[in-house]
Amino acid sequence: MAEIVKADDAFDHGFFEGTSCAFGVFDGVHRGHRFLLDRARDTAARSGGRSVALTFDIDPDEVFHPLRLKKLMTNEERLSMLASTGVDAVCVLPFTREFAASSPAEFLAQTFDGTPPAYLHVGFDFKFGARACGTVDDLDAWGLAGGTKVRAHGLKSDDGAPITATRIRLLLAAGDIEEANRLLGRPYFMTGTVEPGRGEGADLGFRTANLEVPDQLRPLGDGVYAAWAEVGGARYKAAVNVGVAATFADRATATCEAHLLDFSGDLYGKPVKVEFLHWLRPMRAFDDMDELIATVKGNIAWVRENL
Ligand SMILES: Cc1cc2nc3c(=O)[nH]c(=O)nc-3n(C[C@H](O)[C@H](O)[C@H](O)COP(=O)(O)O)c2cc1C
Ligand SMILES: Nc1ncnc2c1ncn2[C@@H]1O[C@H](COP(=O)(O)OP(=O)(O)O)[C@@H](O)[C@H]1O
Repeated sequence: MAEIVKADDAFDHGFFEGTSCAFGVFDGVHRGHRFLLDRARDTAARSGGRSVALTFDIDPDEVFHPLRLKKLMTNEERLSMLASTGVDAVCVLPFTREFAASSPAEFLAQTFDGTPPAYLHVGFDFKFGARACGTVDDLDAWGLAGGTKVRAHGLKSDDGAPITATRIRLLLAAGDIEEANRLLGRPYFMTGTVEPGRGEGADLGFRTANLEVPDQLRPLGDGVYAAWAEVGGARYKAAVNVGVAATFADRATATCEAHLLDFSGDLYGKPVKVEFLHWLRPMRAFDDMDELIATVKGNIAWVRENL
């Protein structure tokens, strides 16, 4: 696991000496991101410096587009996943409105403060500084003047269309979990702490661990999915309802409900990670409780047999 270094007031910019940095927000840490990070690892290996994932503490969209935010993971998850990609360090820049308003030149001067890295890897469409007006051309000019080799990469693609977080979010919204997972290079997951629900699961014959995942962290479309649930270091097959249960929309608050197969016990207050693998059906409102029960039991049986 790489060290995670926060570029706060006490940060020594000498950290960047000889480094190969890959710069980005990296929401999702998808295959495109990993490709860029691997390029930084390549130049670090050749030049003898350290490889660094250079990123922000929050997603800039949290500041600029809070209403249409649909993040693939929390900031903590993003930083810890970046730390497990094989880079030597993750350097976390505090993102503030003030910092974002600085000109491209100020932005770079503040970020590196006199110690520019040996290599800086970005996507060819990378933008930075006030109103995102800094381009790769600006980076090239800055690199030439200060001794940084700037490498702008085409976005990774394996089917003609580049792998981007936006593309993955759209796939998730449509419930196309298999294709989203392929582009992510791992199963899409949601995390949360188990909250008490309405206590009806036991009566219906299937208990569900209820998570209240906020909208901004739920790009996955409403529906019923086959998943793996991880809790307390153990993994269970799970049948999962995403979205507020339509039948009980007036009283329910959970946005992700997981029935863990072959589990019994108390999960209240425990952190759960749900990895989604297959879409099973749309979520719907049932008039008849017996039909709801039979349908959910059918979904649970499918998960048991097919996962
Ligand atoms: C696999 C699965 C599928 C579900 N599908 C639906 C559904 O289509 N519509 C719905 O209203 N509720 C659905 N639910 C939610 C149940 O209605 C809910 O778990 C039940 O009301 C118990 O609620 P409680 O845990 O808050 O007591 C589903 C639950 C699971 C585990
Ligand atoms: N197989 C299981 N899957 C999910 N939760 C379970 C399971 N077995 C026991 N539980 C526990 O039961 C709780 C859900 O019970 P339930 O009757 O559905 O009530 P509620 O959803 O209102 O909390 C879970 O939060 C968990 O603590």
